Amino acid sequence: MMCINVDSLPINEKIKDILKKRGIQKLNPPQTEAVQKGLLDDKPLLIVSPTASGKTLMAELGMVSHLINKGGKAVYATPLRALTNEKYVTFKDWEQLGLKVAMTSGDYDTDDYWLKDYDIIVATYEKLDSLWRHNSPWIKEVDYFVLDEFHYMNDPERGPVVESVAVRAKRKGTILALSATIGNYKQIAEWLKADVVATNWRPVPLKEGVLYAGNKKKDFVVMYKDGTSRKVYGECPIVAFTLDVISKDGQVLVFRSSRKYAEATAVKISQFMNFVKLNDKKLHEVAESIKEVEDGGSNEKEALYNLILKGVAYHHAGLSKGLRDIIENAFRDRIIKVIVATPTLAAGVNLPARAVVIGDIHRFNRKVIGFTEYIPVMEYKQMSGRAGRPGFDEYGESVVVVRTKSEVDKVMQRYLNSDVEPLESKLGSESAFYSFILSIISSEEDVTERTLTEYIQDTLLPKELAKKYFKQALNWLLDNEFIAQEGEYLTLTKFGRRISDLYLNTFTAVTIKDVLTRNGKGCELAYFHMLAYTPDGPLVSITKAEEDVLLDELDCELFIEEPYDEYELSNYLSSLKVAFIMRDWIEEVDEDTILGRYGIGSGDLRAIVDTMDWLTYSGFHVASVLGLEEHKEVLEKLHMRVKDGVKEELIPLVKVPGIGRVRARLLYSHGIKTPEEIIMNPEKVKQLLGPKLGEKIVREAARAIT
Ligand SMILES: Nc1ncnc2c1ncn2[C@@H]1O[C@H](COP(=O)(O)OP(=O)(O)OP(=O)(O)O)[C@@H](O)[C@H]1O
Ligand SMILES: [Mg+2]
Repeated sequence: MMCINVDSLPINEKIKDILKKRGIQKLNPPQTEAVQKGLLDDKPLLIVSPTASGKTLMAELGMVSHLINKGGKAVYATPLRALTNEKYVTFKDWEQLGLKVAMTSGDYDTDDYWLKDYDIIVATYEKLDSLWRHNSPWIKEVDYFVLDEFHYMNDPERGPVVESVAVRAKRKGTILALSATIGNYKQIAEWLKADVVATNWRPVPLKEGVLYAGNKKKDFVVMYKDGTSRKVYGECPIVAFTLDVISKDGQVLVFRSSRKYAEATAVKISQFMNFVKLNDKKLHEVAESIKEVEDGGSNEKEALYNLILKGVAYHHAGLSKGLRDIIENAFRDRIIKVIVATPTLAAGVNLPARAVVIGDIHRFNRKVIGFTEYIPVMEYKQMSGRAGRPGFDEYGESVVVVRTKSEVDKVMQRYLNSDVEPLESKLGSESAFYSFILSIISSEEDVTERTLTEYIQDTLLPKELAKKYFKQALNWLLDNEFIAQEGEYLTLTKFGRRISDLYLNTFTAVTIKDVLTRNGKGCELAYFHMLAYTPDGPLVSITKAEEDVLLDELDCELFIEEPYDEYELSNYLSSLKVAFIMRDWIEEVDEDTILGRYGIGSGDLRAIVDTMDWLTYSGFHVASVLGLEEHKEVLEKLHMRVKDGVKEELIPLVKVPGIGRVRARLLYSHGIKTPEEIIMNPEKVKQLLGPKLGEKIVREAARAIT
């Protein structure tokens, strides 16, 4: 295909300069096709092209031409916060055109009024949904929507909001949907009323293979899709293949289905890295920086320190962001040679390598404990697609590890020679469907039953299922006082408006309302347990041993009785574990003790605290909108303590930015108990926190009290 030179594009010269500064002289085939299909003329498009095939640049060209030619605003929606940050940094370039770029995430209970002056806004799908619900004046100006990683529509948890955003975005402006893996892209393009660019073109060709044990003890065979094969030698298949690639100056991403497996495989590989040429000086620097990370646990840092000295690291959501950033950057800088990760990495961060090893094609099913299932083809393609770094490797190589030769053909057939699954609606669950209805009533004007029916017909839900659900949903929302009927119009009640603004799942809201109205004041554990046990509550894994012990440790009455159902009971107990973690956290138990006591990672603790920060805040607002004063007070205090994990007396101090639970306790134990006292004792503060930090804290304290 003839590729268009950047110079001959019908775009503003400044845009061309920015592209050239990035080293982009001409468009690649999918980008060329997208331009030919109207990318620069505001045409709605669905792009289905492999990893690293330049979809982000298409989005930038689409957004920038729209803004220059038509004004308005553009939102770039991504499914993960990690991706939001990465895209935001890329889009900063366009400020040279006078466009203003912002990113927003997290806090849902705001209409982000400050965004009214921005032109390009990077946000998660949830955040965009929440902004529509807040009817902020500026959101109506948004008329260009990039829907990135659109295959997330198939994700059971995140899928509903992706679909719900797509249904509304295509009515409000031009959409540009991007993905590497959509099976039924013709049907999806029709549904989105968009033209489609579907291609397998990749900047770096990919060789897909299967890795299995040869006929001698230490030799292993890589069998490729095209029937060719090659041998590797070593301790086990993963070590043999990984060392082979590294010895040719490549880097390797190894995917394992669980954190434990990932950590174990990283240790195993590290034992064979001795005779690989490594940049020891740089590795030492990276290992030292791991030690300095504030939000990491000491066991994690210890383990990673030793691995990184050998050029190896593991990576999963249990690690804090600080640790993950260092590992990702050291890999991008080609200092670390191997990362052993769980599949979450494949979905998120842009981290290519010469070779990818897929260690497991089974994974544990989240719902039925102990039950394993095959990973979807889509997940296989997302992982294998990471192989081949543009600009470094002339080809990428991905291998699936199987035990025996007999499995080779099955894996070839199921993964290497198969298309990805079709995208299907995930709105068919009650909580997703009810939330969808609520978000329409919250964000659109003059909503009648007919309006709602039109929106529902416009989803990918099978029509008859949608009709069945619709009646039931309306009655449920009316009975539970989320909405009211005024003539033919459906409006939010005060309670419904609050729930919608808080972005709470409707069943979370009903649980909080029922429990708080039925009970008098309870103990802290009871509130934490109630919140954790809702659909929005944080999930934490729990062992059989823990399940038996947890209930014995219970020293106060919970609001919710133990359920009979086996599966429900394990959820109930996992929420009780979250409650214990939270109580330790606000009692100022030190972080390492918490990580050790509950067997969680620093990233897990961060995620639990962030979610419980939002849920205690939401619980406080539900209690106040229901006029439950007693519960309101308890939840307000809990909320103030959760963010930083402090006892009540430290609440005034942690209000000062830069003062967390450790520094607050240090100041307090030296008699400095409020921001005012910080300002009155600057010397003592500098002595306690060090001159530079002390100076900053005194300034922040002065700002905090004005
Ligand atoms: N025409 C081009 N010429 C050279 N390099 C390009 C071109 N277009 C994009 N790139 C570079 O190639 C890389 C592709 O990254 P990009 O994020 O666009 O991939 P993607 O298609 O979004 O992949 P994923 O499916 O992982 O999201 C980027 O570093 C980008 O700068
Ligand atoms: Mg992308």
